Amino acid sequence: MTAGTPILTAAQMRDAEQALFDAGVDDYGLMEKAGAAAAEIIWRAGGHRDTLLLCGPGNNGGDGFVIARLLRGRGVPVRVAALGTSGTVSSRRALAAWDGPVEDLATAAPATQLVDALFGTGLSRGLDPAVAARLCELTGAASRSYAIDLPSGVETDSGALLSAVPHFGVCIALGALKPAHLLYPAADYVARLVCADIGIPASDRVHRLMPPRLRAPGAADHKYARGLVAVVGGAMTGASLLAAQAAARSGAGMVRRLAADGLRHGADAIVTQDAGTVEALGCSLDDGRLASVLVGPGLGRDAVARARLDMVLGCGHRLVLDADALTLIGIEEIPDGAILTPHEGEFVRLFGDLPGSKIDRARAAAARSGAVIIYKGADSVIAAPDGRVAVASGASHWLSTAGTGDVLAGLVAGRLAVTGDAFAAAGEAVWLHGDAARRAGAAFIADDLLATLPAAIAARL
Ligand SMILES: NC(=O)C1=CN([C@@H]2O[C@H](COP(=O)(O)OP(=O)(O)OC[C@H]3O[C@@H](n4cnc5c(N)ncnc54)[C@H](OP(=O)(O)O)[C@@H]3O)[C@@H](O)[C@H]2O)[C@@H](O)CC1
Ligand SMILES: Nc1ncnc2c1ncn2[C@@H]1O[C@H](COP(=O)(O)OP(=O)(O)O)[C@@H](O)[C@H]1O
Ligand SMILES: [K+]
Repeated sequence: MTAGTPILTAAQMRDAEQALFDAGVDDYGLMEKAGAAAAEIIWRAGGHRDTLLLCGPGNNGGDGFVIARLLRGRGVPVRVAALGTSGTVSSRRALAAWDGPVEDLATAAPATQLVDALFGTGLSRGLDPAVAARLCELTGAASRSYAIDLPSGVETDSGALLSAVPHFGVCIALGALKPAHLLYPAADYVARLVCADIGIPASDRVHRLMPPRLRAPGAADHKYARGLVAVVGGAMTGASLLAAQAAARSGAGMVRRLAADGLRHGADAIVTQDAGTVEALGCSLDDGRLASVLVGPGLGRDAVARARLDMVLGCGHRLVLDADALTLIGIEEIPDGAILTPHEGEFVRLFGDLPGSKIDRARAAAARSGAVIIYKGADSVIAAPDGRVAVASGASHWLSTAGTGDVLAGLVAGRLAVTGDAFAAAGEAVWLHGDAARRAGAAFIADDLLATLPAAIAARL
């Protein structure tokens, strides 16, 4: 998987900055660089519009004073309103270099553009309610709004809201993304996210999910070379049908539905094998050409379902476990190299109430189970047992409809059959699923994603 923009926690960001200072980078120079990058973005988008900067007591406020000075130097009518007293060496220097007046936040009048430089990664608690109300009021009154590094009031590492937060047009992340840029609820408060490069080295293994690069079939390819997928059916036909059809449109060469219902419907290209008994299922799985097996969608949760799951767990193929399989299975039973696709409820049932952010929880679950975890939701976190994490955010909220998880599971199994690399396959599937949803527009049903998947794949070749 191509690594996307790095995501650093507040502590990792401080360590990365400290490493730069230890290497001789000037503390205030870094703030000037951050402020200049942000000022450039605001200037390019907004030109000479009158602008109000809100500056807090720490280095986020220091960035604000730099931005104010640089915009004013370009002829922008800028006003500054401060909260508290600048308390860091760099922020005091930035304030000293600002040669305009400083207004009181409580009484400052609104402007066409609002820049929030109150708090960034140093926020330790919610804003005072009166301050949060002022921030919301001034941001709401502006036609353009920018959050510097983070919207003031969001917790950097978890994406929780610590106080009332207004909706911002743009958030300018400094040096790296932070978890709150992609995790909900905080991610909902920013319409557009820009990451300004200020020379922070990308040292960690947590990244934003990038668009994948996919390979088109070549002259030497045939259906088995491109990957044979088995989708295990169960009590509910629709779920395994959706999954099988998604797998068939994932780029894999061939899909078999190992049906418990004996029904042969769905796309004609999908081979339905009658695997109603556990023995018949075993025979179907006894095929060395199978590159991946999906079990869970529509499986059921009774003794028959458990017996079918046991047969799959013993088959030795690369597995994707979804839905009912995640409810039936225990952590110790999860085979190494599997991919699990839990939503919130399934995750908590299987792994318990783990501490930390969604990223921390996904990472711990992957390490504990030896599997790649796709922890689904409006933000989907993909974690590998070796610590790699990719975070996808911003997918269409219309995906919150029945059956879209089955489509994702089929896609995951398909991409696993194509690539053989669980972490890459998971990322590819989540990306394609999100793009297919974007192309499907509004009020779609899960079946509609099947029609938009080929275009989503074509866009990544
Ligand atoms: N390091 C660097 O050189 C660079 C850093 N950069 C920038 O610095 C930002 C991080 O700066 P920072 O660490 O100074 O934290 P920041 O977010 O400004 O706030 C901390 C201050 O607020 C206070 N405080 C906290 N919560 C509060 C509340 N609810 N209500 C009231 N007060 C509250 C807290 O005091 P406390 O009471 O917690 O002791 C402290 O005084 C980062 O996001 C980026 O923008 C870039 O310029 C690149 C170079
Ligand atoms: N509000 C949302 N915004 C974006 N994506 C969502 C949202 N809610 C769910 N999704 C995505 O839709 C899919 C739903 O999967 P799941 O909960 O298993 O549904 P089902 O079991 O009905 O198929 C997942 O890929 C999830 O990430
Ligand atoms: K801010």
